[in-house]
Amino acid sequence: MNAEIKNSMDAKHFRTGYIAIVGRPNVGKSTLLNHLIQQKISITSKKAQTTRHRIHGILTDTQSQFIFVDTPGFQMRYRNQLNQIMNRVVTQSVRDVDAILFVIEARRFDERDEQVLKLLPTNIPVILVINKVDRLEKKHQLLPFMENMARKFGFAGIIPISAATGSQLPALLEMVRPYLPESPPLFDEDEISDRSERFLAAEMIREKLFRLMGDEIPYSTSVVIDQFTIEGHLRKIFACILVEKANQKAIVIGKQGEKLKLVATQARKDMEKLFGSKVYLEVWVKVKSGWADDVNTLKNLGYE
Ligand SMILES: Nc1nc2c(ncn2[C@@H]2O[C@H](COP(=O)(O)OP(=O)(O)OP(=O)(O)O)[C@@H](O)[C@H]2O)c(=O)[nH]1
Repeated sequence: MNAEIKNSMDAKHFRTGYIAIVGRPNVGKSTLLNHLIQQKISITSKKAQTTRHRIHGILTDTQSQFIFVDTPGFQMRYRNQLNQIMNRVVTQSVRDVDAILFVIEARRFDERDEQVLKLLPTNIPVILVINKVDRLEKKHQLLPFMENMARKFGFAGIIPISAATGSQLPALLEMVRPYLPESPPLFDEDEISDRSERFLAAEMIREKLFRLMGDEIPYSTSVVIDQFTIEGHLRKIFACILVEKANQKAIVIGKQGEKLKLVATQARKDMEKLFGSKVYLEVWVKVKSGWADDVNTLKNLGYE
């Protein structure tokens, strides 16, 4: 921890708290978290619903430590056991936080946003984050939209931002800061995530599946890390992609193994950047029929 932060940590008024980022799929929650903590931790993709786990991103400055909880979007499309568990994670993650960032898209508030809004507690400050304002052609349309939103809920604050460009993010942090309780930091400054490297490695592979596969495939896959060892500056990782059907296995592997090779190579490069070391990665594909409906398998995979 650097001296400046250490000094102000000793000061009385340091603040530390948990902040949940909620919102329907695709509003930009992961992009926001990544930009705030300046490091690729949460995964982003053009496809909706790529975030399945709670991920903590941590930002420490001279006065405060912001511990972010990224939550999965609400699943509307595939109503199986997995989706119910994901929705429970959302509800749980907003319960124990000091502030909530409710993310929506500029000038777009649909029934899915409404559904998320209904689940928000009234005893925790909720800041309405209107994202993607960089896309707005007519900026003057923003004000009536904000006024309209203010009538829907007792927001602690409303702020238009662009998670992609980073516009207004410092102002957003200033809006959140007063809601964090006075407390010394809970994590070391260098700790950008409380998730294990093992988990992050699986997320990197999952992100590549979302990026490189056709529409339906990623929703029926899961990634398990069979083995993760650190030998000096080398991380050796053996991972397994679980699919539901044999034909999906063939799609994931691709012609002469090309698709899988691409997934593995890109994931390995991301891991090397994130872990700051060389990575040896082997990825296998296995058929595990009906995994998305099997509660025991889900528990084994780490979904509570
Ligand atoms: N133009 C623009 N695009 C953005 C902005 N923020 C996010 N996006 C894009 O919106 C898409 C979804 O972003 P994500 O961060 O993956 O969204 P999410 O809310 O985490 O999505 P789920 O994981 O599905 O819940 C991506 O293609 C982003 O690049 C923004 O400020 N401006």
